[in-house]
Amino acid sequence: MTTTTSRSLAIAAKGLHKAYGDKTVLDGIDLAVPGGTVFSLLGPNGAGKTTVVKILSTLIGADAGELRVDGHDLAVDPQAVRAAIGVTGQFSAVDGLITGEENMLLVADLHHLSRREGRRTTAALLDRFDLVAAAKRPAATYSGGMRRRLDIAMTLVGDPRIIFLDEPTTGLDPRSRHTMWGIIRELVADGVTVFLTTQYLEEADELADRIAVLNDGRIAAEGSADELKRLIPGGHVRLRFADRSAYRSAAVALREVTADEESLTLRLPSDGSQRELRALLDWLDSADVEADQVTVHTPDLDDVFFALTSGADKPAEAVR
Ligand SMILES: Nc1ncnc2c1ncn2[C@@H]1O[C@H](COP(=O)(O)OP(=O)(O)OP(=O)(O)O)[C@@H](O)[C@H]1O
Repeated sequence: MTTTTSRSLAIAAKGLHKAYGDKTVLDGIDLAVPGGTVFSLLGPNGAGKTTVVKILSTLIGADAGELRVDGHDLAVDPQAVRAAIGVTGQFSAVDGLITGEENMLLVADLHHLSRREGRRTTAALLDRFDLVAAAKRPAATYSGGMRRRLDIAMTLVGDPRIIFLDEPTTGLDPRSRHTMWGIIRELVADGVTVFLTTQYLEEADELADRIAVLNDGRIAAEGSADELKRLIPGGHVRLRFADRSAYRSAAVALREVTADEESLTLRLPSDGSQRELRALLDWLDSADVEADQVTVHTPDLDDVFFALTSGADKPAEAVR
């Protein structure tokens, strides 16, 4: 039963375990990624995201676990897995000394495409990734965004059905990041399965059908972005005062607030509903207390991330 299910998934892991020496990095994790979806693995630095990608893409072995990619058992048929996947890692496969086009042709050779087919695929992908004008220039002259696009174009030469993208937008400016998101969406629209690791929660929120948060060697939570947001307590209203005495009277009178004397700010748990806001504003009016600024904050993936990965670099206000 389990086997049938895991065979029909693009990626399935059960009890994945990996240690480096006596340091356990992955302590029995389970993953299930249906075909044609984007799955995002989130986690603080050093959580083991790259290790998961390396294991699932057959670059390193696991210590234990039942692992299937594209229906193939990694322990039995890693070659079949390699034929089905593409990997774009944090360390670019692009050779800076040769041109973008030559990089592509080299990969086409590695995939044993005929000369004609290699040229055709290269031309099509360079066009698709807006690299035609730069095709004859050494890749070392490319910007970070162009290099990343070339990297993905090279990954697509073998027409993989499953792609691992390890932090594909780290270091890119917002425009290049949005271009990359567009590329990922197009891939998924074509039926490709994308396994994405990222440190940008906004990226997972934008792209991923399902998100897993890796922490301390385990999956701390998994679900759609909305499901994860529902896991943590509701939002809050923040009141900022220009005046210290107004701040103090409000801090004394309002119960269940988090107070920050330095920035003259109070934070109250709130669902952000009109009813709650009206009650709060009415109270401020009746007490003749004037807040300089009122902001409503609904939970976002950042809150989820900080709540689940305690011990990571969390801002002071993230979790109480
Ligand atoms: N070859 C190795 N030998 C020993 N320890 C390793 C090795 N590779 C990774 N590690 C350790 O395993 C842990 C997980 O590393 P990994 O690169 O998978 O994390 P990550 O979640 O991808 O981090 P980042 O977001 O910083 O890229 C880290 O503590 C790392 O130092």
